Amino acid sequence: MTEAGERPSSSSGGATRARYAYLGPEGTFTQAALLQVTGEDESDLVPCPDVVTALELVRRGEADFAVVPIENSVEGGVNVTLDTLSTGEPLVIVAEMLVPVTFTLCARPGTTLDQVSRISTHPHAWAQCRGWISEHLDGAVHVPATSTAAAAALLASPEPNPGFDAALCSDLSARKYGLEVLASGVADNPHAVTRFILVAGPGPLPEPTGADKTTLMVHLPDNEAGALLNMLEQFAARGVNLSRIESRPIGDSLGRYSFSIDAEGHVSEERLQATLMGLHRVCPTVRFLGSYPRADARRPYLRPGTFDADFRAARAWVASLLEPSTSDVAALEG
Ligand SMILES: O=C(O)C(=O)Cc1ccccc1
Repeated sequence: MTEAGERPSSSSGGATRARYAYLGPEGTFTQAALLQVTGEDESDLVPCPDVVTALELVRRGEADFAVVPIENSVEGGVNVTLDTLSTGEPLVIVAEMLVPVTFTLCARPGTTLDQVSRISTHPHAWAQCRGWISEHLDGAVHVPATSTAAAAALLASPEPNPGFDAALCSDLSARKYGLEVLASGVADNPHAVTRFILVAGPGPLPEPTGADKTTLMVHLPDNEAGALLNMLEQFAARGVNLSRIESRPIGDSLGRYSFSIDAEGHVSEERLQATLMGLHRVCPTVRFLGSYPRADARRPYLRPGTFDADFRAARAWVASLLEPSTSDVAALEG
């Protein structure tokens, strides 16, 4: 681990090892994302049955990090991740990882394609294969699983009636669980990418790289015309571009929504700080969910007047107005 490795890690058998909870079991796309973080390093990998369990292990201090999916290029946000981060004890995102995702349709050895009418997989995987299914297995029904690998593992288990005939999972899972491949490279969009996040408890933030994202969750004031516009103006006025914005129901009554937002930039940068102060003034709730390097390392375009130096110069000018020197009349003009 790099930056995030400066956070607490577990001790096991004398060696210091970080504990990573992830959406399991072994063979999930989430595990592939996790391996981008740990590489060959010695770490304790803790497969969890669902996203909430993985995040709660970090909240309880039983894991140092969790890796969970947050966004898919086809299906959009992963609601359970957005909602679990938005409420409860604070957690922060310290890294993001991108994994290209295509699927393998696999079954118990001896099964043929025409015997498949019930397919188990994660709902996001099903959504990414709907077109392929209707073309090749029209009428096949979806049996939801907590993950692609969970479907594969159940199919490979001695369970006489798993309740489905085939699983859509990673190629790795199909091989790992000894299933027969009926079709590979299954995906309606061959360029689909899923974004995963590395989540930790409150602690030091990753250093800014110049190509960072900041994730926030905000509530708008109730019954206020233009409240959404007012919130968005906080970003626009400081030249902060958004790479994702989604509304999620708050849950306590109809018509109340929170906004989950990824903004380009790091909280250590002036334009992000000014934006956060603006949000704090106009929104009843603002939850900071982390500043971390972009996986694609793409630097934002900064329009003139929104560089750190511009904010500092502006602040110095205002300060000078409070203590004007009689010989410096020009300072009054900015
Ligand atoms: O189920 C998995 O393997 C996951 O990691 C979650 C997921 C499901 C579908 C697409 C990307 C990630």
